[in-house]
Amino acid sequence: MNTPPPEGSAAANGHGLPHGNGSGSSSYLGLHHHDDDIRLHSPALRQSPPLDERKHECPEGDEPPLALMLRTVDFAAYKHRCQRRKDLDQTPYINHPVAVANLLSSTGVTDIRVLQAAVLHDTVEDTHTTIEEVIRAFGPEVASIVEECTDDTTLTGQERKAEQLRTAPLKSREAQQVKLADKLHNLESISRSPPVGWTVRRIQAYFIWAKHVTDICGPSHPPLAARLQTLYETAHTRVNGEYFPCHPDVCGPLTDQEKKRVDPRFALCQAGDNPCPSPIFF
Ligand SMILES: Nc1nc2c(ncn2[C@@H]2O[C@H](COP(=O)(O)OP(=O)(O)O)[C@@H](OP(=O)(O)OP(=O)(O)O)[C@H]2O)c(=O)[nH]1
Repeated sequence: MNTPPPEGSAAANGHGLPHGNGSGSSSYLGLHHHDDDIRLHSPALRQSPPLDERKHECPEGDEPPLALMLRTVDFAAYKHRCQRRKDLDQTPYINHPVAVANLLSSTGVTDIRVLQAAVLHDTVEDTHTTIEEVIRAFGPEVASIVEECTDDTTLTGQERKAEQLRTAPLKSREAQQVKLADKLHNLESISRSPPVGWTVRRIQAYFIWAKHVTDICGPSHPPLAARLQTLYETAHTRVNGEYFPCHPDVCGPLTDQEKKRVDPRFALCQAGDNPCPSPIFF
């Protein structure tokens, strides 16, 4: 089994260097900005615990829902603190789980355990967080949903994709809801600002696979299933100045509205130009 990188490090997102998932990706843009990034390249240091480990325990007595939610966000923000998304802006990783929770909440999900699990859904897969830690901090129900949303990182990327398809119908309604929102946010961000280095073919392969997964999970939360269907039927991406349908089989023709939806910085670029404003870490 691979040893995960330091908690919160850029590559600890499971899509960088060390998980051996066969994705072939390397460090972000070949740049190393953080202490944690530098630590990654030393196997000994890779195994050392974070220097400023915090304890996240459940407080005594009743905790108001708002306080519980903020504590959950704080926990996830700490765990993902040094990670970045794979887009050109290297968006802070925590933006993704927060957006996933917001997609659920804004489409009518009120079960706080689902919203907490959405915020926490990548902590075990992509950082040193353990399920036991999530149980201690947030209880077994939230931890169980998080566990259902956690891929086995000892598998290759392709195996993980096959496993997600196989297990999607077996998951609880709550975990399926988180999956729907997770995929919706990934797909929206891929179409607007694809991960660095992704080709049109890779974007389309991701859309085709994600549709299989979300078609299975759709009945768990119809409002998000409808949003996903619209995305599959309309989403385009712009690569090297040209628009391409993200889902090659179900996508309709490119519309002016869709052109505007794609990141306007990219839409204004000519082939080969860098977007403006420049990505912050470029
Ligand atoms: N769209 C997008 N995805 C990003 C970005 N940064 C990191 N990711 C993560 O990359 C994964 C999608 O790429 P894959 O091709 O599936 O992953 P891989 O690089 O590990 O093979 C998602 O992982 P996941 O959450 O485990 O989801 P999934 O692949 O299981 O759906 C997603 O969260 C980004 O900027 N945009």
